[in-house]
Amino acid sequence: MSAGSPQTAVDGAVAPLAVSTAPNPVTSAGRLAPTEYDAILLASFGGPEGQDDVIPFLRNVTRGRGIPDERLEEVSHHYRAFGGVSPINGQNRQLKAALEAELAAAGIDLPVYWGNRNWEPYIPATLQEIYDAGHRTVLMLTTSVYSCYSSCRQYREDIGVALTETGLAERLRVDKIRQYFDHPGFVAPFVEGTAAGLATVREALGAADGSRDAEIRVLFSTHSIPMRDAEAAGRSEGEPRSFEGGSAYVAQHLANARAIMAAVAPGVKWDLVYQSRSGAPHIPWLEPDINDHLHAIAGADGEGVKGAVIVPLGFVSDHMEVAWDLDTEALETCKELGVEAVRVPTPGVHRDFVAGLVELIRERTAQGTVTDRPHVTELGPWYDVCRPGCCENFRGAKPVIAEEGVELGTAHDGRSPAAGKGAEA
Ligand SMILES: CC1=C(CCC(=O)O)c2cc3nc(cc4[nH]c(cc5[nH]c(cc1n2)c(C)c5CCC(=O)O)c(CCC(=O)O)c4C)C(CCC(=O)O)=C3C
Ligand SMILES: [Fe+2]
Repeated sequence: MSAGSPQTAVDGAVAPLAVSTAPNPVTSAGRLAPTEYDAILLASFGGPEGQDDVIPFLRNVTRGRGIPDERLEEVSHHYRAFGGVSPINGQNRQLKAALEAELAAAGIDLPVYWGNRNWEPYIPATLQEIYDAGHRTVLMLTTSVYSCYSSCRQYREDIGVALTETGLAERLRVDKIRQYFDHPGFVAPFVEGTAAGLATVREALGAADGSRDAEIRVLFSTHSIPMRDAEAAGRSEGEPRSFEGGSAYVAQHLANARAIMAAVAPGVKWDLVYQSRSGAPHIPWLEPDINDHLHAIAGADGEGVKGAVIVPLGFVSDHMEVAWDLDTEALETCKELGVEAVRVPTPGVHRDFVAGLVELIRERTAQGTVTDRPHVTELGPWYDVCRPGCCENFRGAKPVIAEEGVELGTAHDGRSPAAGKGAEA
C-alpha cells in the first residue's frame, strides 16, 4: 500500500463502521437464552490507591505467574511516579456512574456493583454484598474485551474461586457478557480518535492535505501476552475455526484494526504492535514491541516514517499501561526518533461506549429482549458461554464459570425468578 495521492478524505470525514447484526452460526452455539438478571457486576483489574499499596498490589497481580523480581521493581517505579495511585480505579468509578445513568435513562432497573481481580473492592467481597442485598442472578461485565487467558478465562476463574470460597456456589448465578471487542460501542470511539489523531499528525508534518501520508503509520497497540497464551486464546475442542496469526487474540485485533482503517483512512499504512511485556526474557511473547517497531520504521535504516498515530486498541481506559507504556515510553521513543506522534484516547466514558455497554446488557436480558447482536468483524459476536477448555490456564485448572459443561455459577437459591438456561434456537 503506498500513497502518492491520499485515498482518504482529509477533512476529518469518516465512513460509517460496517456493523452487522447477522447471527454467526459458529458462535451462536455458545449463546444463552435471555434471562431476568437482577444485578450487574462490573469486574475490572484494580490498582493501588497510594504508595503503601504498590507492592501488595503487584504481589496480587503476579502471584504464581513467574514474573521476575526485577520486573516488579521496574513496574513499581511506574506507579511510584504517579504517587502510588493507578488511574484505573477512578476511571472505573466514573464508568460505573455513567453506566448507572445510562441504564436509568433507558428505564432499566438493574443495580451496578463493582469488583476487582487485584485490589479493593475485591470480587469475593462484592459477590457477598450482591447476595446480601437479595440478588441471585448476576450478569458480569468485564473491562477487558478480547479473548485470552488474562482477559477472559482469568476473570471466569476469579468468579469460580470466589463462589467456591464464599460458599455462594449453590446460591448465586453469575453469567458473563460476551467478549465485546467488536461491538460498535467499543470500536466507534477509536474510529473518532484515529481520524482526529491522523488529522493532527498530518498538520504537524505540514501536510493537512494528506500529501505526506506515505510517511505516516498508524500503530495499533495492545498488551503483549506469552505466545503459549496467544495460541490457546479461543482455542478449544468445540472451536471449529483456525485464526489469523494462529491466535484468536491476534485475529480479533487485526480484524478491528481493519474495520477502523476502512472507516478512517483506507490508504494509510498500519501495523499491530505490542507493549507492556513482562515475564522471563527466554519465554516468547507476542512481538514486535512498539518501541522496537518505531526504531525499525523510523530509525536511520528505517522506512522513512515521520509521523505516528498510536491507537491503544487493547484497552478500555487510560490506565497505567496507557499512561506509562504509551504516553511516557512510546511517545519518548517517538521524540528521540523525530517522529510526530499522538496517542488516541481509549473509550473511557465516551457516550457511544457507555451506550454500547447498555446494548450489551439488553441483548442478554429478558426484561427488554433484544435479539440483535451488533458486531463489526466476522469473528463475532463472540460466545456468551465459552467453549470447553478455551484460553487454557497452563498453571493448573481452577474452578471456572461461563463455560460449556460447567455447572458452577449456574445455580441460585431462588429469590429471583427462575430463569431458563440453554442455547437459543
Ligand atoms: C492482556 C492483558 C491486559 C488487557 C486486558 C485487561 O485489561 O485485563 C492487561 C491489563 C492490565 N494489566 C495491568 C497491570 C499489570 N499487568 C501485569 C502483568 C501481566 N499482564 C498481562 C496481560 C494483560 N494485562 C500478562 C500476561 C501479564 C504477566 C503476568 C501474568 O501472566 O498474569 C502486571 C505485573 C507487572 C508487569 O509484568 O507489568 C501489572 C502491574 C493493568 C492495571 C493498570 C493500572 O494499574 O492502571 C491492566 C488494566
Ligand atoms: Fe497486565
